[in-house]
Amino acid sequence: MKITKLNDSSIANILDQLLKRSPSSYHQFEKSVQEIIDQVREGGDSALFDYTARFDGILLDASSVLVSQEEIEEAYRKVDPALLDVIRKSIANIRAFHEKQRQKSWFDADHPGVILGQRVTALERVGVYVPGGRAAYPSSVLMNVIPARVAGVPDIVMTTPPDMEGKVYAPTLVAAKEAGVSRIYKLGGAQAVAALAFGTETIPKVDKIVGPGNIYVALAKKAVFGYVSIDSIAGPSEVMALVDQSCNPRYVAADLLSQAEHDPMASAILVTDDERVAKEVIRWEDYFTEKLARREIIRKSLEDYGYVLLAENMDQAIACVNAIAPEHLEIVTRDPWESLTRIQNAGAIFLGSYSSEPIGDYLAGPNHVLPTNGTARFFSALSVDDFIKKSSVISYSKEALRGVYQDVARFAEAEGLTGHANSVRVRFEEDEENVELT
Ligand SMILES: NC(=O)c1ccc[n+]([C@@H]2O[C@H](COP(=O)([O-])OP(=O)(O)OC[C@H]3O[C@@H](n4cnc5c(N)ncnc54)[C@H](O)[C@@H]3O)[C@@H](O)[C@H]2O)c1
Ligand SMILES: N[C@H](CO)Cc1c[nH]c[nH+]1
Ligand SMILES: [Zn+2]
Repeated sequence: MKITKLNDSSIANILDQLLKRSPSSYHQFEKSVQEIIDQVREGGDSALFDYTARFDGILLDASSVLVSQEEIEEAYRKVDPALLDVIRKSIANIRAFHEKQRQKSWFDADHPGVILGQRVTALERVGVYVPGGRAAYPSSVLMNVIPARVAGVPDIVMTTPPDMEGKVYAPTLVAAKEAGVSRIYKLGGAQAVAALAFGTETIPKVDKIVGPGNIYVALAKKAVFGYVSIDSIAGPSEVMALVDQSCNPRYVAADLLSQAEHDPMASAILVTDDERVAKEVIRWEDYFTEKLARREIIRKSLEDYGYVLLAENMDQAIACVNAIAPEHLEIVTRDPWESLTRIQNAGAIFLGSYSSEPIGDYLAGPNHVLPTNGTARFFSALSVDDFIKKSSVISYSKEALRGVYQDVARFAEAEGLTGHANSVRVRFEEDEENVELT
């Protein structure tokens, strides 16, 4: 790693480089993904099981596609009881945090004869996609399922690709069961997304599909958006550390590597106004990398998407954070709460030396499904809001409508919509056939 001096052109170069990782840049896969979706939409189970045989090497049918009670019990036997305890602690924290996001319906009667309101209802059925193998993070199962449960979604189905023996990673099954998933199907890739979006003889159609996956999954979610809702398209993980002289470079380096290990395209960026800190962070990054299991992934991630940026001052460093809008931001400055007031764009913000990023990934309670690729400028963390919808409620009495119907009619006529005008007039004015409708 080398130190890059911060200026407008270095920020522009970094933004360009980071954007190369967006799933939207992978047009070459769009055609094959669309073909899978069309086939599953038309052919139902038969196409779905054909694709599963082709891409996952497993022959399934309408009964074996569903994870059985025996498989769940086997998973509980395999999972270390200490891990089960942690999963339960994590669930309690995630639930408590998301309970605070719950929205209530409201009704107001501010004007005589008029009641206006907003009714909040949960989606009826949600599909959670969980990537296969070691990419299946049981923690992400919790982060996707618990907000849906808190919102009141009655039916949460999950799909995840089977391994070569037709099994699902035991901690994933246990996390799903503990979080309250209704059914788990052994399906992956674009075919799983298509089945959730359109339904098949066996797989129920859902209202929304959430959860990360590879490029086929991401593009399939994009393609079915509109038929169903989706969460955001997750890109590779990102962390940025905004630090000054007061930080401990050893901690900061460890935190940066914690996200670099996710993916060769993950990004880990340091920005500081202190050259000594920059050099020390690089030294500790090199030291830790060699000790970590995923050092190959880390090296690649740091080589392509890792930066150590030296700013002229903290104002410039903060402007850089806001331009990059990272998924995770750690602030380790003399007064992190003051620095926080100047941050406009970041998915999740970790303050001070002891709020290391993985506490947010696993245990603190806030959601770790966060906007990536600069989308923190306009997107938020996954939340209870993703699993509800709001219906407006309007109730007018006869007298209340009488007071305003001519205004409505005038507005409608200005738009050339005489049917709209007639709809309010008919209640108060007699028409040619002299029919009184009230
Ligand atoms: N952002 C996050 O929070 C997060 C978390 C976990 C994993 N991930 C991402 O999830 C991904 C996991 O990838 P994965 O592949 O291990 O699991 P996956 O479940 O996303 O994809 C596996 C499926 O891809 C399909 N597939 C494979 N090759 C194909 C081909 N040639 N044509 C069509 N379909 C094909 C298969 O159907 C298979 O079931 C990684 O990209 C990882 O970065 C992201
Ligand atoms: N940091 C990831 C989201 O960017 C989430 C995760 C899951 N497990 C560990 N980390
Ligand atoms: Zn992580």
